[in-house]
Amino acid sequence: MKVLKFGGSSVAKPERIRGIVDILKGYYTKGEKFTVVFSAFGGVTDSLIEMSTLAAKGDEAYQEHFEAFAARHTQAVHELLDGEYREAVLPELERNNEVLKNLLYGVFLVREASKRTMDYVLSFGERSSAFIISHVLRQSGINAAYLDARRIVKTDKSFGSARVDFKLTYQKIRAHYAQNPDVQVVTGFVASAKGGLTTTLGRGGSDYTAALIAAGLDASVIEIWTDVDGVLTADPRKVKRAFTIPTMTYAEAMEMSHFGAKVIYPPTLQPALLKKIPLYIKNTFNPDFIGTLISDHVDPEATAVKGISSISHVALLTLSGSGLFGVPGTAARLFSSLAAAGINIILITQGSSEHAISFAVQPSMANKARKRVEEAFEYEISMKIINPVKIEEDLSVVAIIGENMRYQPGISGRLFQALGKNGINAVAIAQGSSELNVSVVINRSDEAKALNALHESFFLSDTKELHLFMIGVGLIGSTLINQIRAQAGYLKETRGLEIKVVGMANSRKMLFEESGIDLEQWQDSLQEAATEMDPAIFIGKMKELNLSNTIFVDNTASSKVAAFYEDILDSSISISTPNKIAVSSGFVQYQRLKAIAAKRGVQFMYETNVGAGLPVISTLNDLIISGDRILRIEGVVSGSLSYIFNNFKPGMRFSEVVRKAQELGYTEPDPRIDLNGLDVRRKLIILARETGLPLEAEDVAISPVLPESCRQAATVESFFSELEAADTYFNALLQEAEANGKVLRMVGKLEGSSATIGLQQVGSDHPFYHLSGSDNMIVFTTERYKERPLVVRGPGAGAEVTAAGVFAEIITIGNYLG
Ligand SMILES: NC(=O)C1=CN([C@@H]2O[C@H](COP(=O)(O)OP(=O)(O)OC[C@H]3O[C@@H](n4cnc5c(N)ncnc54)[C@H](O)[C@@H]3O)[C@@H](O)[C@H]2O)C=CC1
Ligand SMILES: N[C@@H](CC=O)C(=O)O
Ligand code: NA
Repeated sequence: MKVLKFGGSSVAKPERIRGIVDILKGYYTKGEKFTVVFSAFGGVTDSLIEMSTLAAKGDEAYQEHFEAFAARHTQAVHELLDGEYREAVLPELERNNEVLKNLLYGVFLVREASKRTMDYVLSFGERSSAFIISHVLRQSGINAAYLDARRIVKTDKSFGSARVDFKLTYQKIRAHYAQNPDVQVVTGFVASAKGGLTTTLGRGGSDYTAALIAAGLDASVIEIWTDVDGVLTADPRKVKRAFTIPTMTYAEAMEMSHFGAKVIYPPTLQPALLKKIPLYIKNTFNPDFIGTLISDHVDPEATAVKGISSISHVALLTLSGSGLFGVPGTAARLFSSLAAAGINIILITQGSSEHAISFAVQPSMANKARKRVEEAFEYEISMKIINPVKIEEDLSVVAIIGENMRYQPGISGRLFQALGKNGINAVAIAQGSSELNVSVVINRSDEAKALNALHESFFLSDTKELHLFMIGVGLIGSTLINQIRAQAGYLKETRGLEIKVVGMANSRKMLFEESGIDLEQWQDSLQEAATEMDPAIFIGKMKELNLSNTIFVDNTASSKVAAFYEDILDSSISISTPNKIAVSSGFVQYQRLKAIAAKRGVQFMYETNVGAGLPVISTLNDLIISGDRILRIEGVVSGSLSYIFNNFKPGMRFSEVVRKAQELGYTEPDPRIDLNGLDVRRKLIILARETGLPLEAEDVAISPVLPESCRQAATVESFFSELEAADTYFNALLQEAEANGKVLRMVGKLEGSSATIGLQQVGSDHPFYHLSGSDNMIVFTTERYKERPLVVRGPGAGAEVTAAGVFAEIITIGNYLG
């Protein structure tokens, strides 16, 4: 015998009921023996409560609710039943409605709806639904009979949530089913006490009815039909990538439901669980899907963590002080004071120093709990050996749940790593020694991020979503977007990595799309975006969205954006940027950014600041951490200046070559930054600082390349006119070098604490002589690389190589976050 139960959402509309008939016909034609329990039509129980509450208040509006109730059921009959079946049901329904109407009128007259009356009122929901559906089944050819559960489920008179008399109930169930071979269509939730008084079974009542029948009949299986695909790994409203848990144990299901997985309410399934009757959770809207099987079988192959759950809102109270240490009975006093006040405790922690006990309660209970505890410890508090109770509000509990966590090391390590890397602070931690559940109290604003980070870490470790917030979509930014788009398929397939650009901005507009901006048409979307760009709002929004694996990318050359790095890193968000401003400004700021990143455990990456995509900073850091000593760094570190002097040949106009370098995307947004040596200076500063030298801009000696007139130009265009006027000057420089058999190179040099930048003539014996294109060449002379220095060479500017460098950092950060 199978026991099926369909919840309110499964019978909310006539077409859904037809779907159920199909499911049941399937069983019936296969000759399976089953009985089926129904809840009231979706929303009906609430409306019955509403109408009786109104009536009890003397509000005549209850009548409208009643009329709607009656009409809804009558209409269902008209839609679902014809001919003799309709004829059989309508009069019975009308009689019932008449009784309900009189009952409500009575409530209205006496202005009172006692629990006892309420149970009777509520019974009309299940009695109407099961009665109608039993006839729909008969009409479809199933030999079905309506069974009012008041005939078989016997309880005491605790109205509202009555206690079952199991012995009598099982007797009645067995006797009834022995006499009635038809498919019994049973009202869930309702029962009766001695004298035939109607009672109800409380929360999860229809599940309870199904469990009682299953236990009474020693059923082979229970199927709970609902509106989701079984029990999911996490709440799908908060974790989009949640999926169905195929099998779980009763204990796991209990834990999940305790944490609010609304699918089942296992405490009410206890009678069936005692008899170890396996249970399926199935979806009425997706009946072919297998759903979740709950049994007592622990699958040793199953994942350690089965599900992730949360209680969205709790308050944490802490009792602390030296007066707790080594005093037996303290915990007993604490918790009995709460018990006496009827306060339920959600979670408890006490460290072995016994200095403090923290416990979580529902926020609405926090003040009452504090009062009661302070009363209980009044003496100790007055003696100042115990502190007044501390309340922390706006917290959530997230928990990982699974039988296979037991004895398996590394699970909590993973839990805290996932939280830590996403900047989520653990306020309190609890793990029962059953190891079935590890609970962490966190800030409420981090709940969704924590659930997603944990879900990814435990269930999707081979797939990962990165959430990018990108300011600056000019040359480098747009190239980066193209690269991400082109590589998306490969990354997903081979690395399980999905990069979503959630926020995007240029200097005018900003755009946000939590599910990821469509990178096929980001230009149009950004252009059409309604929001004016404001970096503070952009960053505020990024923090507010609080997504797991958030990465900030700054592709501007703006100091306004760089000014937010501190705040961003402090919010536990990693940064990748080609913008050199932040790290090459004051040394103190450089140090502070590094320190905050280290404190928050996030990445701050800027490899593209020197030599674009070339591994310059990472090479330098590798040398340093492996114990080498840097003696000298010398290099051509400007891609644009390299290009310009590599291509500037006799007969050419210097200004034309500069324009070409700009067109090729080698120069800074303002090319004067390159030509006046500032860009090279930034790079030298950064390299020096990486070696530990607190170099400031004024410590760098620049021999200017540009004549004074060019340096003074107010705008980029006026600069170009001045540059044209200086063409002859540059020709003279070139000719002089040629005459010496040499070429011109802009060289930066760092030696000891001296840093210099200047245009040099280099001969064919010099490594810089043979550079071409936008090549950079950085020569590290170190203790270990003394005779033959270590050289990094290659294109040191340009959109593709720079964007690729940023792209690689994004993936590095992604790997770190996982
Ligand atoms: N071009 C190259 O080869 C290399 C460039 N870089 C660096 O890459 C960065 C970007 O360079 P490009 O793409 O060539 O510049 P670009 O001028 O083409 O693009 C800059 C972008 O930043 C936006 N922007 C500027 N100020 C802003 C603000 N306050 N708020 C919001 N958005 C703002 C602009 O609207 C534009 O979308 C610069 O910091 C540059 O130094 C680094 C290495 C190599
Ligand atoms: N403008 C820069 C770009 C790379 O940092 C350069 O010319 O090197
Ligand atoms: Na680099």
